Amino acid sequence: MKHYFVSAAIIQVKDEILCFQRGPSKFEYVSEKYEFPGGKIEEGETPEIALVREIKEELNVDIFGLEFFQTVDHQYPDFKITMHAFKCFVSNLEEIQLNEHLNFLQLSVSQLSSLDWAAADVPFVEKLITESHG
Ligand SMILES: Nc1nc2c([nH]c(=O)n2[C@@H]2O[C@H](COP(=O)(O)OP(=O)(O)OP(=O)(O)O)[C@@H](O)[C@H]2O)c(=O)[nH]1
Repeated sequence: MKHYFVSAAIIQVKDEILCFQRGPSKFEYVSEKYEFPGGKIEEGETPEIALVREIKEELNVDIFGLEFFQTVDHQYPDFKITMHAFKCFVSNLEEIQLNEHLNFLQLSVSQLSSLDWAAADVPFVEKLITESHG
């Protein structure tokens, strides 16, 4: 079974979070689900370097202020992922272009559970909600 190592960006805008909807996939359990943007870490890259590269490719913007948030291991029916999430900020919100995603929303933490998230992302959403109660 394939094992992907992935970095994902929890982009903060004031007190809100950017949530991105994936495009269609052959795997229905990730198809058109919400996620934190990012992608696979390539050989020789740190998770942070991979994330800056992926966000530039996917959204056409630079991220900064990366702060490690959490690592999740998740087993899907056809592959496994280890995903490192980082909180960060975006240089210029107005310049976001959706090169791969269908849609994005800027939501408060309390609104996050209204979306249909990829299963691997649920622990991130839960931790964000727990932290916001603290
Ligand atoms: N980027 C990202 N991928 C996620 C998340 N949650 C999640 O289950 N995944 C899964 O992790 C896998 C790798 O992500 P990806 O497809 O974005 O990576 P990539 O851009 O490098 O892919 P590529 O091979 O098409 O270039 C996908 O199967 C995706 O469904 C998430 O929050 N962000």
